[in-house]
Amino acid sequence: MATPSPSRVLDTPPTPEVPERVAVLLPMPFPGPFDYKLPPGLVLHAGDIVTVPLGKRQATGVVWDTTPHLPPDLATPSTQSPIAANRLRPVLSKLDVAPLPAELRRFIDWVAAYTLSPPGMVLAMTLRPHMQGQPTPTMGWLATTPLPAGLRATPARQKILALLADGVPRATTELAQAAGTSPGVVRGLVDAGALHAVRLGPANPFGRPDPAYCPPVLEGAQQHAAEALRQSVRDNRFSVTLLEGVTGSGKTEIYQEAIATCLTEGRQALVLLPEIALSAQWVERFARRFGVRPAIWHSEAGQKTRRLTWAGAADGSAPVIAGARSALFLPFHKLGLIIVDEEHEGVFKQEEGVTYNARDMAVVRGRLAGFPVVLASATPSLETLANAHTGRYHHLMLPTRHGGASMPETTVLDMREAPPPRGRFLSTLMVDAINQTLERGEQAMLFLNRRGYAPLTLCRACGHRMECPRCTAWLVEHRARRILACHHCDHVEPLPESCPACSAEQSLTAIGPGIERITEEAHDLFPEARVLVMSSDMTGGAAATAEAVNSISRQEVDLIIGTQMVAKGWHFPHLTLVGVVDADLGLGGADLRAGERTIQLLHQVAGRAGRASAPGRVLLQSYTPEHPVMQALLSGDFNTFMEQEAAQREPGFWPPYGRLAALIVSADTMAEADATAAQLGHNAPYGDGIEVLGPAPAPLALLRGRHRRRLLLRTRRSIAVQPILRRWLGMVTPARGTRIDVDIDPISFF
Ligand SMILES: Nc1ncnc2c1ncn2[C@@H]1O[C@H](COP(=O)(O)OP(=O)(O)OP(=O)(O)O)[C@@H](O)[C@H]1O
Ligand SMILES: [Zn+2]
Repeated sequence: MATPSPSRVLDTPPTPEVPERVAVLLPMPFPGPFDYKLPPGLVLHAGDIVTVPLGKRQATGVVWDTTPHLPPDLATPSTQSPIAANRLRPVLSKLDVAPLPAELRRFIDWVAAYTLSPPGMVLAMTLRPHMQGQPTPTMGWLATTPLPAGLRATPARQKILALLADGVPRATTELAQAAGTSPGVVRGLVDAGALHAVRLGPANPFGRPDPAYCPPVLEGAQQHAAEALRQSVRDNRFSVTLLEGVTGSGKTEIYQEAIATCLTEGRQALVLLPEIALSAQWVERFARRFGVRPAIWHSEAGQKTRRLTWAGAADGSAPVIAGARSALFLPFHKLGLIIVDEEHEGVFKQEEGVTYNARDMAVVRGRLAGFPVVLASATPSLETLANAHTGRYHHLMLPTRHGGASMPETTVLDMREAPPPRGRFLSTLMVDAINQTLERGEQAMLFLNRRGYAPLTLCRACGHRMECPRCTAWLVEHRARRILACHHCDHVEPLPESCPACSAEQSLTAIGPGIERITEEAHDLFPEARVLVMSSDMTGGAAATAEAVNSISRQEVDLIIGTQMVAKGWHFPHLTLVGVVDADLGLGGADLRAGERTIQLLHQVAGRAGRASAPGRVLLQSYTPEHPVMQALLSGDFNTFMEQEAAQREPGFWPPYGRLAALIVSADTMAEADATAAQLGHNAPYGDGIEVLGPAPAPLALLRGRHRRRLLLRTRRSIAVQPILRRWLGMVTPARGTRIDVDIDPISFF
């Protein structure tokens, strides 16, 4: 628990002038830190974690820097007048944990200013895992020898002293629990001078990865790339390297070499993975290379694991952490490298709360702290490619697959010419190819990025569509569960017997396929095949996924059917055929990145085929075979496609050639949403290189019962959007219950 601790356990140098007042940032949505009084006897430094009074409560916060180090565009002049010294309330105590390093505090300030979020909400991403449950004490007690003369030796006290006879220091709660006494007994012994405090050694649940455990033998281009990355780690300064390589070229293998060097140099490494819950294969590969598994950070991990990993990051006992985007806010003791694997992935963008892109913020963290960042992908984002072309990022290429494996041969099946039989979704050519593959004893995969049985349920009598009452969205049938579900909110209803609009019986029809329906068709067509379905709504979470992946590797499965989950970096040596059920899905809509995202996803899925000795095939079912995306997937010429995309975006200053920020107004009624949106419209900023699009109804004009309007601010690259937005938002007062959410660099336009 919180106890004031003596200053000798501090390991940061004292700040020059010890102020009477200290700024404390609380993990809450306030505009900035609050001032507190420094009580006598307490020595505090920036970064210390403390408890303070807040109203009638107590809160945990961090002693903050009075002047954030921000570039002028991001700095906000403070409008708060300082609270009078005689009204300051004192800091209550300092916690026995390592302080947050300066580098991390600066990063938190930067992310807050860039995303226009309250700094406390960014701090919360760092602090929250630490504050859940009991804090892990880093201070413990040993018995004093000799014991003070005249010590009153009650039976409870004797039990505690007996426990400590082995010379192993223990924390208060642990001692009290083991002795079956109250913590008060321990404190009594401390007050009597029978126990003295010592710093607890890092309890190390994480093995030490061995850089020399099992290094790979690298081939030509791999060798060059690995050496370039090793050098950037040895240089130990800020740099960004794009590691681009076709699927199966050994990108993972190469960046592991950078991690090895980072470990040799005595620094920690962080790997951001798009789907950490599904990373079983990645972890095993790491273990084969380094002898132990890395620490893992993701939301599915239990509270205890999260607390241990947090502590392992903070004291350095976790040398490598692999995690989801939020791992970026861990308080690393000595971070020396960040790898962002599959850097093009949209999941690195957090869309709720603090809307940040972990890939971009990884680069910021590297820049602020001065270490290299590696972005790996087979299909880099246009943003990253543009940075590579201007020379801001180094660019390493792995042009071929490892070990002589060839890239899969791709065919586009024109569904207009050879449509599937009525009521089916797989064309005859696809069915034949799957049969041939299974006959050879190889595995096939069908990909459709849509969960459930059917995306639309329609009444044949009156044309009524089953829609979500709270969202602008159709309800998706999940046949096995006999329900209709909204994929945007948690609305679920039973599948009705008759049409709710016209009461016609037996008139509701499922339109279009989801993977459940494709699975039904597959069971019909390939009755002998052992089918495995993989999707994010699979029950059992990460453990079930790991088991599914193992069963594929052991060849206990013939046909895999899945959503985008199957597209991720899996390596299945026996998989030789990948069939994409609907390659056009995702190209509709007005999304700026629809083409880019579709090609990235399909290239990724296609990359699962033929990764070992047997050659792979990819079949894409499409109604628009002439579309540039299909053509690029056919030719494998990803570069030309991206150049065309760039040429389309550049003249209009669309990202990455300009900057975008979205404002989303949401309210309980349409009138309220419109009123605030109109106010924003009237006060819209203008000027050379500044443009505002909207207000307009958002594509999801209704989401979870909230009415939504959007405005988009677009500026030239040389113009920062933050000062413009701050001024603009300052001119508008939304009605109670109306919210304006800011999304800097939006990547989805829902
Ligand atoms: N030099 C090497 N020696 C031994 N095996 C290698 C080597 N390079 C790559 N491999 C193997 O080839 C396979 C593909 O490599 P890897 O997964 O690193 O490629 P990748 O580029 O990360 O693929 P993807 O983009 O599809 O995830 C893996 O099984 C890997 O272990
Ligand atoms: Zn809904």
